[in-house]
Amino acid sequence: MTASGAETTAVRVDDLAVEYPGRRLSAPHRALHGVDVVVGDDEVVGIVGESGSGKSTLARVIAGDLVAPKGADPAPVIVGGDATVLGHRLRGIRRRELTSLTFNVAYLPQDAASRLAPELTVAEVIAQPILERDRLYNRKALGLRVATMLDAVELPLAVFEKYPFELSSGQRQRVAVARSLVLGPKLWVADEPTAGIDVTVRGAISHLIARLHEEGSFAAVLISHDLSLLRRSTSRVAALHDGRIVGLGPIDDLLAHPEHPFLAGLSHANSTVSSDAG
Ligand SMILES: Nc1ncnc2c1ncn2[C@@H]1O[C@H](COP(=O)(O)OP(=O)(O)OP(=O)(O)O)[C@@H](O)[C@H]1O
Repeated sequence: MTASGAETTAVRVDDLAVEYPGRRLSAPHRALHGVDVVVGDDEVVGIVGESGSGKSTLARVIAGDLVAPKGADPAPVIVGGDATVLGHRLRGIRRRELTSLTFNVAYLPQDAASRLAPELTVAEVIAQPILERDRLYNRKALGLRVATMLDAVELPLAVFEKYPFELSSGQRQRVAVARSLVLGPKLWVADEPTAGIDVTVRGAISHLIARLHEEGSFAAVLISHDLSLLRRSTSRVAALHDGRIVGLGPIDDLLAHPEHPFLAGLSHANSTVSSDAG
């Protein structure tokens, strides 16, 4: 990062507090308290934390997922500090500006694999974000782009014409990853990208991240429990506990010198797995 910081920063989260509004009987719920994180415009930062620690909330905010569809659970609301993503300040952002931001930000929500449109083939699912923006997109170029994305997530071309229900859950997750990256985003926010993916093909995700880095400026925020993905793909990891950052640094430094009981537990679990494997 330069001294001024701004032009090389994909994400700047500054003293961020986030709340879910209350509904009839429930009071508002504060999910994040005074969170600070910076992601350089060519950096991949991981997020770890126990269930309920606020990981998905932070991912939703950074991805600009701030408007809930009708009937859905409420969207997170920034009530303190701010998050600046690709130069857009998110606190109080207007819908139109949010739309232009989300053009360059790809978001892979936790349940993306189970939300693939059941009536579309795999090829149509992956092409959907392109066709939503440009109905007349050149079909040959589209086919090539879809094939490239399938190859990138190590799925055979034979799945092109299959429907999501015909795939395993790990294959569906890889389709969801391919779909989320098809527009070539500047920032990828991925909530458990290797969830359900067989250990033998999980490496595909870190290879893909490495390739996107080589192709140009690419930043990512990866929520993951997958220590091998965090080791291979992230330069730093933020650990969340109860909506607060309790550790920030390279994953192996956090595990070697855990400064919070959550990290000590993770470090212990990791050493147990490593010695079992050895
Ligand atoms: N739409 C919502 N409305 C109200 N509260 C919510 C909503 N979504 C999440 N929460 C609450 O906010 C807190 C943080 O949730 P969040 O999903 O961000 O945690 P998480 O670390 O991602 O958990 P997990 O690993 O289980 O996905 C939790 O107490 C959760 O119950």
